[in-house]
Amino acid sequence: MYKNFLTKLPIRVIAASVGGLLVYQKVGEISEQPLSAAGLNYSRRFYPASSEYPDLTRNRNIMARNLTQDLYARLRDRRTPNGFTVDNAIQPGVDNSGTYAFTGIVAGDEESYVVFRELFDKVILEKHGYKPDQVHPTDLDASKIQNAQLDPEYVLSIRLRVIRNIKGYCLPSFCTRGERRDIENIIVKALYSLKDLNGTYYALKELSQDEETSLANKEIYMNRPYHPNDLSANLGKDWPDARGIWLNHDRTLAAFVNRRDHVVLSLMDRSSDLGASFTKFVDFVKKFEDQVVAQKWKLMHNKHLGYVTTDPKNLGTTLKLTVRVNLPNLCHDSRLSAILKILNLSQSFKLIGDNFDIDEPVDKGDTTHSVAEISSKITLGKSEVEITQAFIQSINKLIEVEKIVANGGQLDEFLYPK
Ligand SMILES: Nc1ncnc2c1ncn2[C@@H]1O[C@H](COP(=O)(O)OP(=O)(O)OP(=O)(O)O)[C@@H](O)[C@H]1O
Repeated sequence: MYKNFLTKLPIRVIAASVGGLLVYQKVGEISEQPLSAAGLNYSRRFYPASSEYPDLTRNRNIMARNLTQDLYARLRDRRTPNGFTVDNAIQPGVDNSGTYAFTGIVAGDEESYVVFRELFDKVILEKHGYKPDQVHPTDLDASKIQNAQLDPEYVLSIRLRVIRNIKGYCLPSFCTRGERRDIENIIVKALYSLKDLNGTYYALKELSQDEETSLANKEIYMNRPYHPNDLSANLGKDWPDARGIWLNHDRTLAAFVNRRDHVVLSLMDRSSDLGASFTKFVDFVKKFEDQVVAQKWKLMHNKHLGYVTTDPKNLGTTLKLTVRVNLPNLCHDSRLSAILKILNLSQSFKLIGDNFDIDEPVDKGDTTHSVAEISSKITLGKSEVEITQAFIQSINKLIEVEKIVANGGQLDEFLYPK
């Protein structure tokens, strides 16, 4: 009825903020105005929130466990200045049940975390144990990290990565083609300014078959998003336009442009010296940031959330530390997930050559893998230095546990402390 009433008006005023503009459309005319420039379907407005509330009864992810019909009703008609809605934000967790650890929500721009704060705060609290009034510390002083030489008999390689997004642009889940191309230009210009790193940028759409194979063989390829969570977050839009990989001369440093975030910076070292890797990586990140700022751009960062990211799981430091570690016994031990939980390491580990997820039991009979890829879990509420120091302790403890199991020892005390 409400809809009929509106369509009888000679001029329908679509007063919602579409990029802050008022858009007018004469009834009966097909307007050339960008009525849904923000990708909004205005029919939605004629239905009450109860009719639009998603069916989340079978969804296990964090967003689904925290969204209520009342909360949805409060947030539904809000938009960020760019036009991002709560429906855009929750789509990954509506379409996909996901694991208990899956956030199920994405930000379309920096303002999403403010406009939909009520929901994001709940997800952040559950994912990170981080409260709405907390302040996130930043500390990249590598000299503070102690005992960073890991056991080379066990630790085969190290990967560090952080995420950076450029203030003022939408995030990849919501940006336009033009924005995405601008972002690529800013990032590539910043990377080419780092002359001593002597890097090369490979735009995905220009890669030859040989280059593609060579990168893929070295596990530094950026795959087209295929995971349903990523597709529901619109991360595959326009692929491979304005996406690419930058690599320094020895391919230890990399930048992945416009995948889930504007840029992922990474270091991969066949080394067990986490101190040296951290120092080299921080130097790279700082120099990159300086070059972005030199172009008069800022990074998305604030005191509460630290560095702002598309998926709230990466907020804060955005730092993920990963080691490939030789665990010939634990790799085939069904207690590995529980051990990683106790050590505050990510329970989603990878056995080289195969993927194992938190929900999948380790196949005890499979003896083909002896190396596991183990990552840090925390990104928010602790500084880079604190997270790295805790990771060192956890990996050392993990190696101790591996030795105990190798010698036929018992883990009862470790698994069930009194
Ligand atoms: N220490 C390591 N040594 C060698 N390769 C590694 C190491 N850590 C990770 N990798 C490889 O690097 C690639 C990227 O790792 P990963 O999937 O964890 O990326 P990511 O950017 O952190 O992704 P996400 O944001 O989903 O966690 C994978 O192919 C992974 O196997």
